[in-house]
Amino acid sequence: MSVEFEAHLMVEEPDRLLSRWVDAGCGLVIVHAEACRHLHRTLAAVRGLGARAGVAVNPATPLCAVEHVLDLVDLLLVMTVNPGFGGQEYLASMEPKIAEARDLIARSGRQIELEVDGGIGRGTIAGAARAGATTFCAGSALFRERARLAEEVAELRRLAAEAAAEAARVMDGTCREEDAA
Ligand SMILES: O=C(CO)[C@@H](O)[C@H](O)COP(=O)(O)O
Repeated sequence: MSVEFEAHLMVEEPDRLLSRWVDAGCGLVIVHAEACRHLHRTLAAVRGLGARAGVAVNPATPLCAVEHVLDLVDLLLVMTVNPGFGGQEYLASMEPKIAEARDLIARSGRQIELEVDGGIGRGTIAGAARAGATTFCAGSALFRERARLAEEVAELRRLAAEAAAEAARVMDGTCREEDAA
């Protein structure tokens, strides 16, 4: 089995660091829309280094900040906390934005993963998955008890898959929204 390493660069002007992370073996490098002077150039630089490019948006950043660079994006990350540190509370108020990101991706017709990061755990992953997230970054929920890491990963995957299936049933009309949650 091979696992892709992803680097999420929560830094200002990440351009000077890109090659270091790609050389270190990261197949996907994520930069922040707010932190790049020329986001288009930075995403092109990531791809030029041979990696996949991701872009993250902080809670206060609207999706219009990335809609004109989607042709250079392999992954869109909607932050569900403000960057800074682990253990913060999941912002459920971001779920409409996750759904909006899902629509934006569908309208683009491109293969773009939709990730969420911040406060993801047993109590929150279903809401993010139902809104349309397909990739989940979890810190505290997984590392609180390292001995149970595999079990927790399996449970989070199960909850996300169940919520996504429910959302799909609502979409195709075989389940009512009020019965799904
Ligand atoms: O780096 C950040 C936020 O600054 C996130 O990646 C968190 O570290 C994720 O941790 P939890 O919110 O899951 O504890």
